[in-house]
Amino acid sequence: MYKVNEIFETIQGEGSYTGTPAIFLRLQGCPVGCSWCDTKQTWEIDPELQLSPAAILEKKADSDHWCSLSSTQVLQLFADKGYRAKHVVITGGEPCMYDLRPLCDLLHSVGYSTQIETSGTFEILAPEATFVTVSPKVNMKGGYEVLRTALERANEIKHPVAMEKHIEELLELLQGLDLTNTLVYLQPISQKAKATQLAIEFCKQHNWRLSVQVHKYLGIN
Ligand SMILES: C[S@@+](CC[C@H](N)C(=O)[O-])C[C@H]1O[C@@H](n2cnc3c(N)ncnc32)[C@H](O)[C@@H]1O
Ligand SMILES: Nc1nc2[nH]cc(C(=O)O)c2c(=O)[nH]1
Ligand code: SF4
Ligand SMILES: [Mg+2]
Repeated sequence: MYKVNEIFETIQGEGSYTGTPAIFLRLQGCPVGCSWCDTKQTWEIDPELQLSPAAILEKKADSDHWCSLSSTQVLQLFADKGYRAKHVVITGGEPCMYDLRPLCDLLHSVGYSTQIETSGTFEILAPEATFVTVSPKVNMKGGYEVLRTALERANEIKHPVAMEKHIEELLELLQGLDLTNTLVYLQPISQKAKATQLAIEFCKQHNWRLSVQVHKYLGIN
């Protein structure tokens, strides 16, 4: 069973799938505690805030309510909503707190592609066909024990930046990694002008890509 904070259909606004229609499945729970996190409502799993599967689809605003769903129920809810997107982004919270293999296998078997957004603090339990985005955080709670393996598995590394020390940290993390098949993105934190300038400058310097959170500029989910 997966604890789900929200399900919605939108356009992927980050990384190399930017612009792709996608169904977002936001899972509940994250112990990492980034001060600038834009989904703090997913951090705690409060048993008193459990909703029914039907209620989760009716959510209109961000809240820390969640519901418990099996892989089959997730698929059923996609059908109930009549979603047309064929790409599913599993995010959170920290989705790798969960074993994502049964869910991704089921989604693949009916023709969806899948993508995970993860901090790299938990072992990634997902099929090979799942596109993995790893977004490491400076001094993240939960530590770097499994991060190296996560970075090696990553299809893209999307590093949130606001200060020069974030770039230095990324350079350290990338040392010794074979990046032949890995895309590296800098993502300015919270659309800050200074962070964006910094990201542009260092993307040019290192031949990395820029990921701005397009959905925030558009004012959509
Ligand atoms: C909300 S997190 C959830 C998935 C996972 N916990 C993670 O951190 O990758 C999804 C993505 O949003 C990014 N993010 C979160 N808050 C942000 C902010 N204020 N500005 C820019 N990116 C942010 C994260 O770095 C991550 O790439
Ligand atoms: N449109 C849109 N794209 C996104 N890409 C990653 C997101 C996330 O919260 O993980 C996100 C999100 O919340 N909305
Ligand atoms: S790891 Fe992801 S969900 Fe958790 S606090 Fe950091 S940005 Fe937010
Ligand atoms: Mg988001």
